[in-house]
Amino acid sequence: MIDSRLPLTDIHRHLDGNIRAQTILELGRQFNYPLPADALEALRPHVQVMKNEPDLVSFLQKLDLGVAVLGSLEACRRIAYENVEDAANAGIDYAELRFSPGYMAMNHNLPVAGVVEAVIDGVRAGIRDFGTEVRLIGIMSRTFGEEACLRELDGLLAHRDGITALDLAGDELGFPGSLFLSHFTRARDAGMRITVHAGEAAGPESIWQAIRELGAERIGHGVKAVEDRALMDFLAEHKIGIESCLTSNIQTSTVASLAAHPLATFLRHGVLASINTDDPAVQGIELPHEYQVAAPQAGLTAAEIRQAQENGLTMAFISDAEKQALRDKALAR
Ligand SMILES: O=c1[nH]cnc2c1ncn2[C@@H]1O[C@H](CO)[C@@H](O)[C@H]1O
Ligand SMILES: [Zn+2]
Repeated sequence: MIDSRLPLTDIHRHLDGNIRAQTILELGRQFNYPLPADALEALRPHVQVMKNEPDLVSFLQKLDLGVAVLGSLEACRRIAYENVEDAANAGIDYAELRFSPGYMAMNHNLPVAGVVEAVIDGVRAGIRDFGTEVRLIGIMSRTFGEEACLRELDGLLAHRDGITALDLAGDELGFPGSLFLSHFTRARDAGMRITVHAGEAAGPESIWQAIRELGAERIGHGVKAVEDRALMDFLAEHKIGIESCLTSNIQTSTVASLAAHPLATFLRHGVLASINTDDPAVQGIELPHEYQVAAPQAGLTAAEIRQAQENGLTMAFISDAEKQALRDKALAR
């Protein structure tokens, strides 16, 4: 169901939500971090969703151990590098990897700008070794409030050249987008592209806010848009892309079942929506599963799955020439 003649993209993929369990184990030993288990299979339920979580915040706790073991900048570099290898192994031609440098820095008091630099460096080495094309999206973790997000933004702007876009993620209900107006103004003034997690835990008003007040060009998840006809029309008309993450939305109990997922409705309404993973290691899935298993269960036809694959490239934060180069590469294989 993946069209190999088209580039395969994953434009919503958290680098710090995709730390290998084996690596967590090794880093835990290296930095003497007390993990709840010292063997891979025993550790897994602590770092991977085993059954659907009751809400977004419970789901997000599954990411905490992965970043807790990041005891040095070299560890950050390592997980960034491994993320590119994972993307290549999943058959991804182009990935936008997103990460929250403050969240990664938090447990061991690492310098936030240093984390940004280490991630850029690790990804660069990964691109060289594995061939997948990658851009980076900086995340501000709203869960820790406005001040912490300001420090993340400062760290990201210190390495502006290596960061393509800015995102806001974490606890959407507890920390609405209206708290972050000045952050996004600064990012836009610096020429960053903007995508925002919205309409996942909160309703359509959160999506409107992200577009109108934060300048979002794309929306992460956006599932609640189906509740607002005017918003659906607006998304289609203004080509605001929806980064859908099917399995993630089930595991966070945002959507009751794949059959009830709005992705097919988005596509039939002419909304630019694509298929992505979110936090693959935490979820225990990879992109081919989303295309081959989740998307059909969400009611997408083969043609709609192909359209979603096209949309991923259309939505990518790269130039038309770079998109064409990816197309040519896919056609030549
Ligand atoms: O599905 C999601 N929705 C909202 N926030 C998320 C999701 N997955 C991860 N993060 C958040 O992104 C940052 C790490 O990249 C963390 O703030 C984590 O909580
Ligand atoms: Zn996400």
